[in-house]
Amino acid sequence: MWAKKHLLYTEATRHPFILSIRDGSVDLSSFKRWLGQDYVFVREFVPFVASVLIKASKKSDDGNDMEVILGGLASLNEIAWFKSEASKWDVPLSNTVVHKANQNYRRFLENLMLPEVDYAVAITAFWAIEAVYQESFAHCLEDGSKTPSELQDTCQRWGNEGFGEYCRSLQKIANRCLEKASSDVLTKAEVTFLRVLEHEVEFWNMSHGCA
Ligand SMILES: Cc1ncc(CNC=O)c(N)n1
Repeated sequence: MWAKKHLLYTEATRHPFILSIRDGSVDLSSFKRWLGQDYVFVREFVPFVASVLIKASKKSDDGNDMEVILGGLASLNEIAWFKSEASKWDVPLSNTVVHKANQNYRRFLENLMLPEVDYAVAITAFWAIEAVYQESFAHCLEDGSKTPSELQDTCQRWGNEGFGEYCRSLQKIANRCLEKASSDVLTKAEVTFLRVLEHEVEFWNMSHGCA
């Protein structure tokens, strides 16, 4: 299980699309395709985060959780960022055809929003979703990367130090919840974590346009 997790995590955070941004060889049509699809994804991600906030308000025994999650919601003011980024790249957002992988990921999020899903499971998924983007885009900003200057804004959005700090806060919350979780919930959280990684890999794969 650990080996599988490790492999999938690397696949999700070092995807060929990300590596192509990092080495500057990125195909701009792939980038635009990703941008349009991610906008659609984020519109569904906002209600998911709101559902995690509701779970935190009911279940959490630590007053700090709500602040961290609210911070995440506030940064999802991304909707506006997507709109300006899309106009910069001439990507029409209004009539984006929602790709299959995106639909599957959004359906997965919808299921995680159900009230019967444990807070520990939902917060683990939330952390994993954010961490994949943070690790991926931070990789494009490391010393020695040749990320094209016009893509720096995007990489900064998720790769910046503040976002990294926020992901570590989410991880702490998730770890605290999992330490107290029953073995049943723990298993569900593990499975959910792996599903997130699989969905993220499929999501990056979409950028090729042939999947
Ligand atoms: C597919 C996917 N996964 C994670 C993120 C990062 N979270 C919010 O922006 C994202 N934008 N898109």
